[in-house]
Amino acid sequence: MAKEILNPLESAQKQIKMACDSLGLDKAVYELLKEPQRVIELSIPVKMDDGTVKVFKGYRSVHNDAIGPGKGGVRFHPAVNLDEVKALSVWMTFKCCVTGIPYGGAKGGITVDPQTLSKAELERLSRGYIDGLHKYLGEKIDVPAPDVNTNGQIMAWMVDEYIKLTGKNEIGVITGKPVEWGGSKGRNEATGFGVAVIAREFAKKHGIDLKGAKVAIQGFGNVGSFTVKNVQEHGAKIVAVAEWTPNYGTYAIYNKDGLDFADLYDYFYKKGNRNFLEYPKGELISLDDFWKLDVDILIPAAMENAITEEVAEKINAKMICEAANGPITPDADEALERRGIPVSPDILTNSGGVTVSYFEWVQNLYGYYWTESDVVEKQEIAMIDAFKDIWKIKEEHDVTMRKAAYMHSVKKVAEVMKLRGWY
Ligand SMILES: NC(=O)C1=CN([C@@H]2O[C@H](COP(=O)(O)OP(=O)(O)OC[C@H]3O[C@@H](n4cnc5c(N)ncnc54)[C@H](O)[C@@H]3O)[C@@H](O)[C@H]2O)C=CC1
Ligand SMILES: O=C(O)CCC(=O)C(=O)O
Repeated sequence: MAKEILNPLESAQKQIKMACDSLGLDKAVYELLKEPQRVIELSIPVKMDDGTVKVFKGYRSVHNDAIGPGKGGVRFHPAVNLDEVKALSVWMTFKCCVTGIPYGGAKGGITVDPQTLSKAELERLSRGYIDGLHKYLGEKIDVPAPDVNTNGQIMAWMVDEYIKLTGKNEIGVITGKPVEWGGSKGRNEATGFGVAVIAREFAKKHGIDLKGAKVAIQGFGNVGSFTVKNVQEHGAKIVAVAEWTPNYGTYAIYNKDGLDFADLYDYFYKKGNRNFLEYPKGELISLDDFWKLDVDILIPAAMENAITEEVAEKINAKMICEAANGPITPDADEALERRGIPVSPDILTNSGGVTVSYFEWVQNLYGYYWTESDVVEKQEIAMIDAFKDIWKIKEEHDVTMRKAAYMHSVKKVAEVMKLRGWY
């Protein structure tokens, strides 16, 4: 058997190549899109609480800014590396095209386990990232946001540092801020809200009603938890949640009668358990058993490469909605296609987060703020429109949803690069 591609940059390049070839585009388009336009590597010195100095590795990649400023989150995770950040920035370019928002793609990260830092060290690290990067950021240049292990507080420290260094009170330089300081209502929940909308539309196309559908979700972070909340509001039954905990590893909890969002959230976050190992209302099962569950919809909402070819062969779900970025490897994608398990791709499914980041940016630029119902209504319309666009291409060309999403967005970027005279 050929070795599986697990380098996310190689996966991303494979996806671009497939779209360029299907569209018969000029060779220069692939050459322009296969690598980011700009990558910045940082060494970030941080004074630790014990008086020592530790140096952290940081990255920011702007993949393509033909359509607009770079846009994409910043991840704090021990596995962050250059190729991962590059791949995540590629996916942002095409995600922004899918929803038609006027941005290019970017992504950043720091190689760190934030759990090992005190709050003061985390603040100094977040500010240090901006110290190294501020010259390359701006409301119309490159606009970061939260991703894995980052949140509104971290964005607020970063914006504060940016303002101190530049003297410019431009809070639209970063989105995902707390609502009390320039954040948009609805942003915190936006990715999960959007995943539920796409899951509902995708299920409908396959004759499944989200109301009453059995759903299993991997990851109970920002995206996973709010996906649970929103699919439950649509009437779905959450039968399993998979998580990862230091010193234990991966596991899942299962309840055939359904798990309840409010109870899960209270146990995990409000009571501060941060794991479900002793959760009283679910049976502890292995990750392997989680993948094999007989469910209607499986939603990976944790990290890349969760579903390898080996895992794909075990899956019994009727469909998969990718809430994480890059959770299915290319070989697994082929296996799922062969097995007739449809996949709603990440660049469509999880595009709700960046869509509401765009709304936040617009509100910051205007200095005029919307109600939560304005945000939610506009987001739902944007996501349904995006779904219809991609579904139409899928039907017209008889391709997978992923291929349709890439054909749609690579074509769009290629057209703008052509207009701008880049090839
Ligand atoms: N936060 C956002 O707005 C957006 C995030 N995403 C993507 O969604 C995914 C999740 O991001 P967030 O929820 O923001 O991160 P997060 O840091 O809030 O949550 C991630 C969760 O996944 C769990 N996890 C990690 N490895 C796991 C494993 N092997 N099995 C089960 N659980 C595991 C962690 O314990 C944590 O609870 C990432 O791929 C991210 O890039 C995509 C679009 C927007
Ligand atoms: O909200 C944003 O700008 C970016 C969110 C993000 O990083 C993602 O969609 O993967």
